[in-house]
Amino acid sequence: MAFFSKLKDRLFKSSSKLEEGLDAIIEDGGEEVMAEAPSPEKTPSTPTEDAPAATATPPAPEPELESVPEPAPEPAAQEPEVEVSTPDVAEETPVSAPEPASLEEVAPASEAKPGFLARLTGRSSAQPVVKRVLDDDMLEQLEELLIASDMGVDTALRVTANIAEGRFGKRLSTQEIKQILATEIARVMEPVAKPLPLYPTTPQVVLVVGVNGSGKTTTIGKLASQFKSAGKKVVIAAGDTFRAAAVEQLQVWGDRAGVPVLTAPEGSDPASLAFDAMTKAQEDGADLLLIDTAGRLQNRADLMEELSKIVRVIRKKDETAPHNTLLVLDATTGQNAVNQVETFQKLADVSGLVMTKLDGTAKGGILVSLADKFGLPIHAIGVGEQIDDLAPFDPEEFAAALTGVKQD
Ligand SMILES: Nc1nc2c(ncn2[C@@H]2O[C@H](COP(=O)(O)OP(=O)(O)OP(=O)(O)O)[C@@H](O)[C@H]2O)c(=O)[nH]1
Repeated sequence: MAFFSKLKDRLFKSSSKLEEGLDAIIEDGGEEVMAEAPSPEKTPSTPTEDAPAATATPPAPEPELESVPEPAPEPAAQEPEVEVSTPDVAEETPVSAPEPASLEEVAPASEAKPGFLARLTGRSSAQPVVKRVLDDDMLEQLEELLIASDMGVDTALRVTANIAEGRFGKRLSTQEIKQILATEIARVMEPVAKPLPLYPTTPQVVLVVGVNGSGKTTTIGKLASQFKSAGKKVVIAAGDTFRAAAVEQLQVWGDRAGVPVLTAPEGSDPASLAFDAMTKAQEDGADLLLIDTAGRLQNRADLMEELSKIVRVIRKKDETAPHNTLLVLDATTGQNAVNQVETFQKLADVSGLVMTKLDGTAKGGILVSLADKFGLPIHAIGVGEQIDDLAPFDPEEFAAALTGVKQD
């Protein structure tokens, strides 16, 4: 998948931090052993851990639809959209956590003695590989590294405990520890990787919340554009009426995506704008209404009142709305994102997360921490400022990119 290389490039800071840390841990206390150059590591690890890579090569490009959050196709008339509604998604998603390819299969093979031919000819194809015994010291260093990568203490402890299980006392190379870590991370994240569910109800109302600067406006613009390209009719409400700049920015995104943006004078009541937007979306037969909101956390009581007023008002038009409340989080804030989730869960009925700015941050581990701690669906991740820099969250790609596992 083309997105993997982009993600990997852009997660460079996170992966290089983890990668360098893992290299240092193995070097520290490891010793060189001879390993046959080409063969063993590839073969046994292929079935599970190289799986995404396998799919990466053969199929033709299909990037556009990749980045669209599960658009309902449109074969027949009205009904087919139901197939992406939450319950179905939820039932289909219980992806059984991938059984980690046991390291035991990998380790002994890569320590193979020189082959018969090599011994006969005196030419060895073996290459030295540094390996280190997985002991308490190494586990402690791993914990520290994961905590430093913003994975949070609890998650770091859990992940290292899983790594140790069945492997304690075994000798591991950097490649092996990276693969094991990637598998463990993907396992934590698998249950929360869910695209934004689409419901048969129209307009589907998506309330977008988050602190100022987290990337709400940009995310709304990207979502609007992607849904529009998938044939959906979208309306945007610029509900942060306190910031003229936010409204202008949303208008730019709306123009770019060809989606109408409803605005109101600066300082006016966001709930009244939301009501008007709901009316327009219903009149226009829109599929989706995306509502931007203010993100001022300085006065939580005000913000809470503002958000609940928006909800009260749109429920006059549709008592099941909002159908999704997306919390947009900025990855560069690291562990602070944990507090933001806790706060916004009190302010609004958060139904899913979008993590932005995963490009260029060394704090990518925060997403693992959030998945482990809250179990809220992660619908999408942002890896840049362009319209197509929002992609559905893929745990295996993310884990591989984060740990620096080579996928070819
Ligand atoms: N590198 C990068 N920048 C992003 C991403 N998402 C958003 N941004 C940038 O982050 C900045 C803030 O994004 P906004 O979308 O304005 O954030 P907001 O939450 O709407 O902020 P307010 O309008 O202040 O409430 C902008 O400069 C965006 O271009 C991303 O995934 N990667």
